[in-house]
Amino acid sequence: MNDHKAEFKSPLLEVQGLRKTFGGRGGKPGPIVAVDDISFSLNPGECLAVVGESGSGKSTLARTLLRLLDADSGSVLYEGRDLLSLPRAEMQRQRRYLQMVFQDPYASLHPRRTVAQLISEPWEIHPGVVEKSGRPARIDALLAEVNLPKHFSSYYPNQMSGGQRQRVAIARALALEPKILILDEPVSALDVSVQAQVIKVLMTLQERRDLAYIFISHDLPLVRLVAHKVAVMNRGRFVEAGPTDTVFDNPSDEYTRTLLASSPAIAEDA
Ligand SMILES: Nc1ncnc2c1ncn2[C@@H]1O[C@H](COP(=O)(O)OP(=O)(O)OP(=O)(O)O)[C@@H](O)[C@H]1O
Repeated sequence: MNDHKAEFKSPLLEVQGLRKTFGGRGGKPGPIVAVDDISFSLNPGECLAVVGESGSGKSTLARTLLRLLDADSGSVLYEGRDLLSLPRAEMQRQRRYLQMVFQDPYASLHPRRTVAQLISEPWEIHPGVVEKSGRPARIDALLAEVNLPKHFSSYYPNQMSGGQRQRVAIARALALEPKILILDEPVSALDVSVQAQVIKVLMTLQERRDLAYIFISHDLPLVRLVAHKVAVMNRGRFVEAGPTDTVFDNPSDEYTRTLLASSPAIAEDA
């Protein structure tokens, strides 16, 4: 993912002054500030990693971007339009372009649905994206994109390994032809031996489809491998953000230095 930095076009996503608190009453801000004045931009084909300790606000940021949680203030411009101020029906239409892949594919895939049903579900919610007659062929093509054979379409989640399930979750996220994938710890629930397969699929897809990723991860060596830019989150704020190599080689913030020092593989490399 690191090798096409020069090709970036105009920003796909521009986030400005995003803020989300919890514990407020009657629509007022609450005392728990989970996302505090976050701003960043994301280009097509770019991978932004968001790193930080548990509780720093990474998942809340992801959910607020997608309007799964209501922001207190700020804006999220997708191709220049503020998602936070769109009417609900229009937001629903735009959602197809911003999809999320969760940490645990077992929890995110309904156990009683076949792979074909799981991949087709988004087309029921967004009719017109893929005609009914074209769906079987599109399912095969999506499975091929995540390196799974066609016959997996009749499998149920419990007939697959964790890595295969996560690849199905990725195929499903791609069904609506999104421009941005928010990947919330996409491989941390998987055995180390299969993590690399899933990462390879994600890197190939990014290149082929010019996808933008927001990659939430605790795994700093992996972040260094896949991300163009890194944002370091602490107590709801981006305390440091910049090109991956700059942040890793010359961290300017004390919190970033502590985080890097606690990652053994990176400390040894340094
Ligand atoms: N629904 C909620 N109600 C109240 N507080 C919440 C809620 N969701 C999150 N928080 C708080 O917001 C802060 C950020 O939490 P969040 O889950 O976004 O962090 P995170 O960085 O994603 O953590 P992790 O890596 O463990 O997933 C924490 O202090 C958390 O307790």
